[in-house]
Amino acid sequence: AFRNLPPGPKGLPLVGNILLAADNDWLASPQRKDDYGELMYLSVFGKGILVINSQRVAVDLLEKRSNIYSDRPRYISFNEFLTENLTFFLTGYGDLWRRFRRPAVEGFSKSVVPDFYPIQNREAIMLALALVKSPPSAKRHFRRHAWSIILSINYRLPPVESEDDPVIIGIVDHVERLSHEVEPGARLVEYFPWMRYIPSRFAKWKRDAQYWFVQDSLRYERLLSKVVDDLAKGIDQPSFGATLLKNQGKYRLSEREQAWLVGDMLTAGGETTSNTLHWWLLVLLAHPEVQVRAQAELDEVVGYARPPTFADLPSLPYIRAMVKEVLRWSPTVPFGIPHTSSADDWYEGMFIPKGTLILPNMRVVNFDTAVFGADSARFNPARYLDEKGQVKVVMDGREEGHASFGYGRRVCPGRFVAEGTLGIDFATLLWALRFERPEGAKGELDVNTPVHSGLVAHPVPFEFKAVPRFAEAETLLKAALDLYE
Ligand code: HEM
Repeated sequence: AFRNLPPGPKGLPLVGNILLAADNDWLASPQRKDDYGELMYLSVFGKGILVINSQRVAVDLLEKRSNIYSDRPRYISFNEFLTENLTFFLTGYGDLWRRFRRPAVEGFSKSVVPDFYPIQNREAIMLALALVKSPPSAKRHFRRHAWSIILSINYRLPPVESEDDPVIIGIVDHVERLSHEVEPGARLVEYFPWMRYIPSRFAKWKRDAQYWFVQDSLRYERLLSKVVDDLAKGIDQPSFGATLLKNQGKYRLSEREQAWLVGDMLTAGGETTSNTLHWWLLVLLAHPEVQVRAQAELDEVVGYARPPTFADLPSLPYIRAMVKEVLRWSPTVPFGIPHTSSADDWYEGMFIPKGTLILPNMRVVNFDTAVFGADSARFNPARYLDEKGQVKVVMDGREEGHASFGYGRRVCPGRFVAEGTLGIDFATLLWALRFERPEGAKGELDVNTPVHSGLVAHPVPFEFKAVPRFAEAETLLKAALDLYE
């Protein structure tokens, strides 16, 4: 039969980027949907890439046909040697993924995440105190904060004091190794698969990958052994590690698989969260009216006698709407984590070959004017509120109201914990502090230039100032922090 591929550009501006090798900003422009429609097909180095430009098609393929759209791209050096398939978010669709997925979903479900509120609440207060003291490096504060939260959630470790903590450095190195390994052109073996059989003493890439697999396994095994020791001593505080260890019979994971799964939830949950916070601060500075409205809500609901807690969030609809709006608006994970099709498929007369890399174009879907209106590119939390000021469902059948957590069987299992962190952070930071641009800051704030690195995109660095909103704010934060010591 005639194979009618979806439309797409012929020559492409090629830039070496993780997994896709095409210019990210060009791909993420709303113009692409006007040019090519809801499905856009590119061929890069002989590899087919389908970019999905609408919620309708993303749901049709990645959710309604999830049996053949839930795989991930496979790499020889990455999957076989560097990680032995143990990186949950990049592992193929099969038995191991299923054994990882169930505990991840259950361990971070809506009903379990309240166990982690005390950790998130304490960390929100620590973040507010840190931002008053040394504002210039927001990124460092956000990163320390996000890693510290997920380390406590996974292992019940005490808060890490600095972004330069050796545990964080080890994890960040690991994340960088992962993204480097899957960069197009990084490993010749991807183009000449027979090279996988070269003995490692003749192949440095293989030797290195095997070496790091052992090191990374040891790191995550060591971290989890702390929870093993705690449980042996009768210390049983809720953590993802403890959930796994206490349900070994149910989850059927080997010790090494357990250690990697907890490590994977760590690597998936750190930079995504801290980067979203960084975009939030930037867009907040660009929209002073949003800050004023959030603070009016906080003053009315929480008052000035104590910082907010999770118990306040149900009465803070504007803050909760802001969580949705930041996730919708921010370009943190602009193409999600790629899916791969595991069988030939036809969709509305178009052919999608087996093995096609599938990228949901998050910014295009999240800025769809048919769903979000003509002002879809504007940061405006109020779009998620109804006439009574309550949070409303904006996107059909999708409670979170945006595409940023991905789709189908691969949808982000960390989404409830991520929403909790963002909610309590926004409430606590805006209760205590007013964020401003410093006097004499030059030029316009640049909210439109994501700096891509691996699967995530960062804002260009910017300056800000955090000013306590009232005299007792700091004292009250410190007093509240003592409750968690
Ligand atoms: C703002 C924060 C976050 C954003 C924007 C985000 C976004 C995403 C996206 C787009 C995907 C891909 C879904 C797909 O393939 O369709 C994903 C997957 C995943 N996320 Fe998140 N995430 C966030 C926070 C977290 C946190 C805090 C954790 C861990 C606690 C986490 C763990 C994971 C894991 C393990 C996967 C892979 C699931 C699989 O392959 O089956 N994420 N996330």
